[in-house]
Amino acid sequence: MTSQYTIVGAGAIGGTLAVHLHHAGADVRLVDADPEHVAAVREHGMRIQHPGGELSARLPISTPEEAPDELGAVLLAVKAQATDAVAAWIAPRLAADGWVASMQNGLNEATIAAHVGPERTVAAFVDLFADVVAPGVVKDGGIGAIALGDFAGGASERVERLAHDLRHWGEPIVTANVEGFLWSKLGFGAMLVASALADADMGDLIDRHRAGMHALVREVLSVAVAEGVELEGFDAFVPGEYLADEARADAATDGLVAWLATQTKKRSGIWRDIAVRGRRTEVPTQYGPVVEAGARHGIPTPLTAWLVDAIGRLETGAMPMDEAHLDELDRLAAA
Ligand SMILES: NC(=O)C1=CN([C@@H]2O[C@H](COP(=O)(O)OP(=O)(O)OC[C@H]3O[C@@H](n4cnc5c(N)ncnc54)[C@H](OP(=O)(O)O)[C@@H]3O)[C@@H](O)[C@H]2O)C=CC1
Ligand SMILES: CC(C)(CO)C(=O)C(=O)O
Repeated sequence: MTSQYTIVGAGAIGGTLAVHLHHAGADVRLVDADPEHVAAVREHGMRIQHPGGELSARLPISTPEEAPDELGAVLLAVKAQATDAVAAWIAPRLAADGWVASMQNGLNEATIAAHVGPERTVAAFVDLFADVVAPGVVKDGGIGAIALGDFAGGASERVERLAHDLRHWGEPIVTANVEGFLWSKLGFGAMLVASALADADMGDLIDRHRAGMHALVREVLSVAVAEGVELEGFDAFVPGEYLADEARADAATDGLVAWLATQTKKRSGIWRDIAVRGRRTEVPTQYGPVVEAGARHGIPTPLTAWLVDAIGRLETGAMPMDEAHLDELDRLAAA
């Protein structure tokens, strides 16, 4: 039987997954809110630019207003701050045997489950490196890991099937501990968010501002451990090393920076939202809950709270991007 997926949010991640699922033989439909992007995909198909060439797929796409009344398997790939509203939109359209997978950064699964039920929620971790560079065109800026599992625990047949359907992309990890990957990505992601404070390569900034970067990772991962999460390593990120001593964190960062240098995507999605798209970011939605969980466990997260605030000031134009903000982060970490 042919698998059928509706991808809601057909941008960098949704577009990339859509093209690979299509090339593995799945029936893929897209829903996206950006009318220019929708028009371009209708005209030229969804295109992915690789260093080695282009991969494309002609796929049916609609705006949310034109979307089908009933949805089956949904892959959700909108920015985290849109999750609540989009999950509320999906819920009444979701078939009885339908389900929703969060192909996002952050802890979106509980928000989705509140609308569609935990048993219809699939958890996923994605470490792809992609950007929408023009309407209908995604640049694939490098490869990382994907992990999949059920939000309610374990890995059901639908999860195994999704992993199989992603074989044109690569080999996803199927696990009962997606949460461990998502929290580790929040730790790694805190450095990526901090790199958006300046207009320079993510890897170079992480390398030059290790004191502040390591302290941020430690805050986030300490909260994860207090939450009872078993952290998972992925790609070149080894979470446990940041909770050990500074020498081990340094060695871990050497490896991470070397790996980031192999990726052609040099700026984070957060940088892109601010510098290119001029829009609000998902940082408060992703890191607000980390600060709240830290407060519940008595774990101070002053640098994470500072970072959320600093990104907010960049978003409103109250301050410009400048590497001096990362010098300040280093000073705060040392204080
Ligand atoms: N890009 C990357 O390399 C990575 C991204 N991620 C995560 O994946 C998630 C998606 O990010 P990314 O793909 O980069 O984001 P993009 O902005 O590229 O794509 C999201 C798309 O969703 C659309 N959208 C917004 N609201 C709706 C709606 N109500 N219904 C349908 N579509 C909607 C957006 O339209 P509009 O622009 O008009 O709002 C946009 O086209 C994020 O959580 C991100 O952190 C994770 C790993 C890597
Ligand atoms: C850097 C990257 C691509 C890592 O997955 C990311 O999560 C982002 O763009 O913010």
